[in-house]
Amino acid sequence: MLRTLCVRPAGVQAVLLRRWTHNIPAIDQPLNFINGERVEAANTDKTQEFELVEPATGKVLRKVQSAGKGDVNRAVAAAREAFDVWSDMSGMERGKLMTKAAQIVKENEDDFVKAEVIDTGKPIWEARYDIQGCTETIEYFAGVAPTIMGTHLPLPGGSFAYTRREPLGVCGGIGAWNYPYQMAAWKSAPALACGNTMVFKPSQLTPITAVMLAEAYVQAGVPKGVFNVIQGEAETGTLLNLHPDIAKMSFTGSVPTGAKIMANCAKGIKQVTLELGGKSPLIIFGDADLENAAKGAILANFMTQGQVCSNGTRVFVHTSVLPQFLDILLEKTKRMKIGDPFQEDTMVGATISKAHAEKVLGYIEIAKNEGAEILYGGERVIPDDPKLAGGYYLGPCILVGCHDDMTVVKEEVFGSVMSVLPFDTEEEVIRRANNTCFGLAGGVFTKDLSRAHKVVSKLQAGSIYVNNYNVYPVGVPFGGHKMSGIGSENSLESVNHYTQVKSVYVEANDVDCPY
Ligand SMILES: NC(=O)C1=CN([C@@H]2O[C@H](COP(=O)(O)OP(=O)(O)OC[C@H]3O[C@@H](n4cnc5c(N)ncnc54)[C@H](O)[C@@H]3O)[C@@H](O)[C@H]2O)C=CC1
Ligand SMILES: NCCCC(=O)O
Repeated sequence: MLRTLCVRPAGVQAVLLRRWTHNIPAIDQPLNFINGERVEAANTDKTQEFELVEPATGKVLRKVQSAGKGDVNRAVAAAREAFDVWSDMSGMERGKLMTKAAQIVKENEDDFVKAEVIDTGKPIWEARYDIQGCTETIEYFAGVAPTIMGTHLPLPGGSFAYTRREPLGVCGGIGAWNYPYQMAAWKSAPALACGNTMVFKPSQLTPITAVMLAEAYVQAGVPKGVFNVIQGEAETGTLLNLHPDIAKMSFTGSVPTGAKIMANCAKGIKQVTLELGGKSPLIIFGDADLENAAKGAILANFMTQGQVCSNGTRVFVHTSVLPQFLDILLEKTKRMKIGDPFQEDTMVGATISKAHAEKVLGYIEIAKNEGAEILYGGERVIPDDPKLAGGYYLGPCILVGCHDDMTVVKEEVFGSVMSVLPFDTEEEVIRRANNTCFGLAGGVFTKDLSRAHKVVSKLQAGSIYVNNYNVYPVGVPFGGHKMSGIGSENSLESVNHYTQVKSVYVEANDVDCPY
C-alpha cells in the first residue's frame, strides 16, 4: 500500500537515524537553518534552551538552542534578500525546483519517517502516510506555480486594465507539534510557489523534519534564504510575529495563541492565516452503514493519539442504532495495538508529552465526575518493553452517558477521548452540533445523500465529511469557521492567501479631464 524509498543522492545530508539511541545525526546537528545552512543560535544563553524529549521513551534526546532576536533578524534578512531573486524567477522555474525538492524528500523518505516518529511518537505507518501526502503538497504547488496569473479587463475606447497577482514578501510560519512535517510543507509549498520566501518556526516539541525539508529545498537548488527554520518557544514566535519585515503570518496551533498572533499582526497591518482548534461533531444517522461509521469514528478520534485538530470528538449517534454501533466500535477499538510506534502493526503510539498525557487523563477524570461512563480505555498503558516505560501511552477512550454540557463535550481535549451522544431528530442534532464556538470540521454518515447535503448546508464548519472522516486531499481547501480560524490551507484557495492583487489601468486616449 505505502512505498518506502531510501536512496540518498550524493550531497544530501545523510541522516542515518537509529532507534532509541542519542546518536542521531539529524537530531544532533544544529537545528536552526538560516540562509542555506544549519547554524547554532548566535545570541543564546542557557536560559534560552529547551529540551527535546522523545515521546516513545520519555528520554531527553538533546537540548536545543532557541533563536533569539539576532537569529530571528538574520533569518528574516536572509529571506528578504532571497525574495528579490526568488520572486523574479518564472513560476515554471520555481515549480521545477520545488518538484526536485519533493523528489529528494521521496528518495530520503525513510529518514523523514523515522525522524517524524522520534519527534511525535505516532505510529510509523501514520508518519509514512503524512510524509508521502505532504510531499504531494509540494508537487501540487510546484504545478500551481506557473499558473498563477492576473486578469485583463477591456475598457471603453481601447483602454484596458489588468491585474497582477504578486507575492507578499517574507512570510512567517509557526506550527504545532501533531503534524510537524505537514505544517512545514502546507505552509512553505504555497508560499514559495507564489514567489514568497519564508521563515518557519516548528513547535519546540517537534523541531526536526522542518529542518530536513529546508535541506531538501537547498539541495534541489532553491536559493539559500528562501526557506529558513528557526527553533524556539513562544518568545521566538513572538519575535518572528512582530518583525517589521514579515508581511504575513500563517499559524497553526491553539486559539489563545492564534488570538495573540492576530493581535500582533494587527499592529503591523499584516495578513494572517489561522488554523486553530476544534470540537467537531460526527453525526451517525439510523440508516448509516454502521461498519463504515465505526471506522469513521475511529479515524475521527484515535489517529495520532487523538491529537488532531479536525477530530470529530462529539459522536452523535441516532438512538435507533446506538447499541449496534457501540458493539462494532468497541470490537474495533479493542483490536488497536498500543505501544512501540516503530512497529508496523501499532495503532496507538505515545502521547506527545507527560504534561499533555496528564491533561488528557485529567479530562477523563472530570468526565467521570460529571457522570460519564467509560465504555473502554482511558488509562495509562505501560508497554512490556522496558525501553518504552518512560513513554506516555494512553488507551483510546470511549465515553458513553455523555451530555452536551459536560466539560469533555465542550472543550477541546486534543487526545484519544471520544464522547458518544445519542440523538433523536435531524433538527435536534444540527442544533446541538452547532452549539460550540469552534467550526473546524464535521461529519455525516447516512445512505440518504439528500439528507446528507441538507445537513452539510446547515453545519457551521470549514470541512465536512460525508461517509468518511479526516482525509485531506491537497486540492481541497482546509480551514476553520468561527473560532477555528481564518483563511484556508491547501488548494488554489491558498494562492489568494499568499498573494496580493495589483490593478493596473492603461489609458489608450487623451486624458479626459476639465483641467
Ligand atoms: N486547525 C489546525 O490545522 C490545527 C490546529 N491545532 C491546534 O493546536 C493546538 C495544539 O498545538 P500546540 O502546539 O499545543 O499549540 P500552541 O498554540 O501552544 O503552540 C503552537 C505554536 O505556537 C508557538 N507559540 C506559542 N505561543 C506563542 C506566541 N505567543 N507567539 C508566537 N508563537 C507562539 C509554539 O511555540 C508552537 O510553535 C490545539 O488547540 C489544536 O487544535 C493543531 C494542529 C492543526
Ligand atoms: N492541519 C490539518 C490537519 C490535521 C491537523 O494538523 O491536526
